[in-house]
Amino acid sequence: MNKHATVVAGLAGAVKRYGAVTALDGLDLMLHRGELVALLGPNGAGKSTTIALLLGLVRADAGRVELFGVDPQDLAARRRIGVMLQAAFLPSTLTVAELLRLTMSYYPAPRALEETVSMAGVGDLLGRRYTKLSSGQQRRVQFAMAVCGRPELLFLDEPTVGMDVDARQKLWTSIRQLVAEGCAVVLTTHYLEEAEALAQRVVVLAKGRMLSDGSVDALRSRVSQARIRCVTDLDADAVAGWPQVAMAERDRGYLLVRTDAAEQVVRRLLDADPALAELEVLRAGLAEAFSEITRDSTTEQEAA
Ligand SMILES: Nc1ncnc2c1ncn2[C@@H]1O[C@H](COP(=O)(O)OP(=O)(O)OP(=O)(O)O)[C@@H](O)[C@H]1O
Repeated sequence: MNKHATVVAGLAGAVKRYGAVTALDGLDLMLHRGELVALLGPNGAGKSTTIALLLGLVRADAGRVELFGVDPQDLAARRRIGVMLQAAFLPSTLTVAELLRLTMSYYPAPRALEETVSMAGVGDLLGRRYTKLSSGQQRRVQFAMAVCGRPELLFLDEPTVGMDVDARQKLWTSIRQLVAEGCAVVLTTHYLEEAEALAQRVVVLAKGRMLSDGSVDALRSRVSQARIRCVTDLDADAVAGWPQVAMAERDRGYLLVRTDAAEQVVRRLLDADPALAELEVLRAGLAEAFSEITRDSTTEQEAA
């Protein structure tokens, strides 16, 4: 599995069952240096199980799981990773600086404290007790703890939940910097714009299986429809009857049109109404692509 020099971790044919529930159903996934993989999928898709297997927290019932070419429970391999999970239970008496020093002592070649502090934006929090911080501030400290050991592989599980817009942007910048330095990152998020902003690769899981694996653009291109919005007096029902128009409806002052032939429809709209204004054509975003492919999978599985 680790023959490829850039592979840092992976699963091959990984199966994990909890009683009658198959949480992972033969998953193949390789993680590479300098690549951020966003792991997406509806609730219960198997994202946390995938991470738990890679962290050695649970064992696969079948298939292989490797971290730096060895068993994920290997201590030396674990010292090469950083982890930011959804819930962190930390000693309540420690200050942020104490927590960071303690975490750094676990790693063979930690980052300088100042560097970690600046990456996570926690300079003003060092003397505060972790438990007294707001949830967004706690997330920043958890990020600092995850990156202080100079990890080669970083797991970020919903990292920006509870953060304000500024804190989120700053964290994104630090994550991009880590990836540029060669760190591999696994990101799970329900904010699709976060995946869109950061990911080189998007893996979509549903019911323990991989539905799609590729770039954000590749995923987006699976949804061919564009959305057109404009101000016009044209009758929505009439437009809905035009060739290649999938849907046309009124939304307050706007006419909304969905089509897979945007250029053709825009031309006809402009011809039909010279007074047409505020024209906007939007490509499908990750959110549309995501809901379309996960909806397809549900329908297929229900039909089977
Ligand atoms: N410890 C456990 N015991 C029993 N079932 C479990 C356990 N952990 C996970 N499962 C089940 O395995 C399936 C996959 O769960 P998992 O937590 O991996 O999904 P997820 O994609 O992380 O979901 P979410 O977006 O809700 O966090 C679910 O059906 C879940 O109920």
